[in-house]
Amino acid sequence: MTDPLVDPVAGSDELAFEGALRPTSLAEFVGQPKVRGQLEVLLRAATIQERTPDHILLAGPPGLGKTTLAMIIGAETGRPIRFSSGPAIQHAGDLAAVLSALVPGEVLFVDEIHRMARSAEEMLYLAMEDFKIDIMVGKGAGAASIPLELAPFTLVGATTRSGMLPAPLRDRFGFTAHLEHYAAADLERVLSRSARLMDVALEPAALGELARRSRGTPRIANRLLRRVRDWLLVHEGSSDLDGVRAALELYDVDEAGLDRIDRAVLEAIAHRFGGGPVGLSTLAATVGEEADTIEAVVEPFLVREGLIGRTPRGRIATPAGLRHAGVVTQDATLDGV
Ligand SMILES: Nc1ncnc2c1ncn2[C@@H]1O[C@H](COP(=O)(O)OP(=O)(O)OP(=O)(O)O)[C@@H](O)[C@H]1O
Repeated sequence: MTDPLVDPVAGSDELAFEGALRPTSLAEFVGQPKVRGQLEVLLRAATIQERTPDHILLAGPPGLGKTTLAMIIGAETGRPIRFSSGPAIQHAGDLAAVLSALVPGEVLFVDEIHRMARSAEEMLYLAMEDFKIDIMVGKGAGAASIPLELAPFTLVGATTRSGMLPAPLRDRFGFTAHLEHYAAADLERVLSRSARLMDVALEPAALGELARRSRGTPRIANRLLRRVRDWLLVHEGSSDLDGVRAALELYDVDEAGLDRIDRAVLEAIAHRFGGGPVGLSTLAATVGEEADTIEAVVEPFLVREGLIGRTPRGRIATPAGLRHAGVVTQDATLDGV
């Protein structure tokens, strides 16, 4: 498992805490200006015409605010919201139960929608398009399909893997919001808001340092903030910037936001494999991690930071990656770094 401190996926004990920090309106939602602007128009137009907003797909890596935005969509349009998730919908019947219970205008949030069963997906196509479904009763020759009218609803699907959604499902969303990792300045605003809500006073330099090390992800920023709050409580009277640095050092998060596993991967490529290329399974065996974890969590971050690259022959360390791993490269010598 990856280090829970920089895992963009929420731990089960974290959800209640996260709830308290969630922005409840588009105006309060920090960053993602493009998506905010797009949603604002879409929701306002639906309100003006007094109709249910189009179905919306929220796509992007974990921890960037998909659940938060779904709740905001409900709040901004004054509609109730019902929560479900792809893994909970394993049969068409599971979906029929959810859909038939919807009240008119309700927002149905389906998290991890790419993990829904195929049989349910087909039922969802008709539900999204015509607000009706066909329920099959009986088996074999006696089987019959009974049409059922549904209340008009807005489906808000969230996915970290939009490429895994079948095209017919993707096409039935009126709008897809692509969430991007946050710039450090936006994360600083997220942190400043969270610090205020948690009653932790942090100076701007400390907020900036935390933002820089939070991997562009509000969930990680809020989690690191909690660790810093603890550190400051225990070490009463310390400066906040020292607190940020000491707490993150204690929890193994380095200057660039890399944790123990990120560094192990980078160092294996740089030192054990001479900068690469090296295949994913060899890399996983070398650092003693699941290949899936490396591919889903570690690699995207290291690639985004320009520390490693993917080539058809395997993963390589970039000059910046080699430098971070302490390998002196020729261009590092030339730059005098
Ligand atoms: N733009 C934002 N402004 C302020 N806080 C945010 C923002 N986006 C996310 N957060 C905070 O980050 C945490 C994680 O957000 P959220 O649960 O919405 O992410 P998610 O994309 O749905 O993640 P997952 O895909 O793992 O469910 C929440 O505590 C939320 O308050």
